[in-house]
Amino acid sequence: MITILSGGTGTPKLIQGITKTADPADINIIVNTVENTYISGNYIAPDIDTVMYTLAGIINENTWYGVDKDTFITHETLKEIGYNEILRIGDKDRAIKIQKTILMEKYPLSKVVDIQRKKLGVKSKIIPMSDEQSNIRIITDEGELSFHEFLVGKKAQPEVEDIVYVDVKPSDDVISTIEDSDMVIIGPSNPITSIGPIISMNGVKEALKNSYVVAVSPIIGGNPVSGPAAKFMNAMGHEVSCEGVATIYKEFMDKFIIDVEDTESEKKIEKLISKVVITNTNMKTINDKVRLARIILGEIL
Ligand SMILES: C[C@H](OP(=O)(O)OP(=O)(O)OC[C@H]1O[C@@H](n2cnc3c(=O)[nH]c(N)nc32)[C@H](O)[C@@H]1O)C(=O)O
Ligand SMILES: O=c1nc2n(C[C@H](O)[C@H](O)[C@H](O)CO)c3cc(O)ccc3cc-2c(=O)[nH]1
Ligand SMILES: [Mg+2]
Repeated sequence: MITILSGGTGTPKLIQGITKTADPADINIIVNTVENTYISGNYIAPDIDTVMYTLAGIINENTWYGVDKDTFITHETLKEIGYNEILRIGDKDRAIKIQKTILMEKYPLSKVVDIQRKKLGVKSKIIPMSDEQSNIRIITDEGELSFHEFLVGKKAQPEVEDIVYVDVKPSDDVISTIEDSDMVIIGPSNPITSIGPIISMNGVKEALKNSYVVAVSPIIGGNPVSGPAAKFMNAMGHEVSCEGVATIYKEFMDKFIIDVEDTESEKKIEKLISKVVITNTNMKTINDKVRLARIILGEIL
């Protein structure tokens, strides 16, 4: 059994490679929920929907959110009548979010996601990190912002001073799934706002210490491949490098996969954790993704 810790964008790319290498039914994905919020009356779970659509083969690979080839009639009509949704939500995407909102009146998020992933034919189990609502706040020189106000509203421009999120209880299956796994993969997602909230929950680091953990650096050559991870790592006092990522994960990571661009970091990182693997981690094509997945899973498949 393989368990993957995931945010949006980076890890879903790797998941595309992993599900072509291992049996999707043997894979569990624990997904970040701190960006979850309500927009236009619907419950939005961005990273969960990105993972679910990726596994269902319907993800928009240009944006890494929403359903491929979706229309935006409702979003555009709302704008025309004077209501600007902060996120550009497609019509098919909205239907899935509407159903999630309705089901959440009866069930916890974990059960709702399980119902939806089965409806989409997804064989892997998608586990929200928590069934409790935790909102992340980005403290900036322009005041306190939600994740989406910062990322989308302000295009990640403000200076980031701190990042705060309320600690939440892990959802029922998180700890046991990690402990029962042959390998836990920490995917190349934002170490602060995607992976950070998952590993900071009560009991997760202990469970990871008792598991075999392989992480992939989301930072290549001192920069994230995409998104605001650099500003967040700086704000939290971490060097923006694969070494900086290694210090965040070192207490439970058994193997660290870094990019060929960071070969000179190998010796320093080996002082922090036992095993470093150097390979191309910049996933542009499906072959890149399958190749990286094979390197990670090779020892257990
Ligand atoms: C908006 C989003 O960024 P953010 O919310 O900060 O982070 P996510 O966890 O959602 O994912 C972005 C994260 O993933 C890394 N990434 C992306 N593509 C690759 C890749 O091909 N290889 C690799 N090693 N890491 C990758 C990226 O550096 C970010 O840290 C967003 O960017 O869409
Ligand atoms: O940067 C954006 N992210 C959008 N996201 C992604 C998400 O809010 C963040 O980018 C996350 O960091 C992705 O991990 C969406 C996610 C959804 O589930 C549905 C719609 C959107 C729309 C946007 C958007 O317009 N801009
Ligand atoms: Mg994200």
